[in-house]
Amino acid sequence: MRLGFLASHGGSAARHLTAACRAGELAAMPAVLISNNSRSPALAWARDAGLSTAHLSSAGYPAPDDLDRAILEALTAAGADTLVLSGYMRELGPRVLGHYAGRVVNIHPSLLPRHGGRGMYGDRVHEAVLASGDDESGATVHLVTQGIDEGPVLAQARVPVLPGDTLDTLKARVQAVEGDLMLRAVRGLATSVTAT
Ligand SMILES: Nc1nc2c(c(=O)[nH]1)N[C@@H](CN(C=O)c1ccc(C(=O)N[C@@H](CCC(=O)O)C(=O)O)cc1)CN2
Ligand SMILES: NCC(=O)N[C@@H]1O[C@H](COP(=O)([O-])[O-])[C@@H](O)[C@H]1O
Repeated sequence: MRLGFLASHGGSAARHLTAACRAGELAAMPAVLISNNSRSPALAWARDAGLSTAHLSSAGYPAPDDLDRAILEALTAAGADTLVLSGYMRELGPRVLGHYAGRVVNIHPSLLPRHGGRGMYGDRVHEAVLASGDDESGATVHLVTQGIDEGPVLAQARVPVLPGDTLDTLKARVQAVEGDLMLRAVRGLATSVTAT
């Protein structure tokens, strides 16, 4: 299994999976990281980690179909067969989704279907959870389809929302479970590859 990562900021899931690959805990090879943000810490980390990288965004490709095609070319050129959205804040297009159908996973910092969809990303999600009065939150790994956060859920991890929680305390508690949740979900994909 060759992993392609898409990240807009830190790329924490990409880092966790790459460490697992290099520790022999995941039978996969991290191949490429693509970011829409030229200053993303994820790009700098991926370069230092020896992954091939690409900065591909609407700035360079204003037409969504051109950006979709450019992302697909970069992924296939790197030989990626499985995609991991690691805090990627843009909508993935039909060319990439068509080529990698059933092979694209995303992590979202809530218990989908609650607090998902367009406009729901990063801190906004935790703020919505706190405003809702929910007594639990968590993270969800799902297969990616065209509709934002609508794809089938592969795995979820639950955490309590505690009295007095702030954005930062809740975010830290959710992010603490994200890495291993993504690892568990990608391992499941790995076995489905070898089984076929
Ligand atoms: N085709 C799909 N693309 C993406 C999905 C998906 O399910 N299908 N998931 C998202 C990840 N995500 C939630 O997990 C998410 C990312 C971004 C947004 C959003 O509203 N973005 C804003 C732009 C924000 C920015 O540029 O900083 C927007 O599109 O207006 C919602 C949910 C990744 N792609
Ligand atoms: N809707 C997608 C979304 O909100 N993803 C969330 O953004 C953060 C990215 O952190 P990172 O940039 O440090 O990896 C992560 O918590 C991830 O769950």
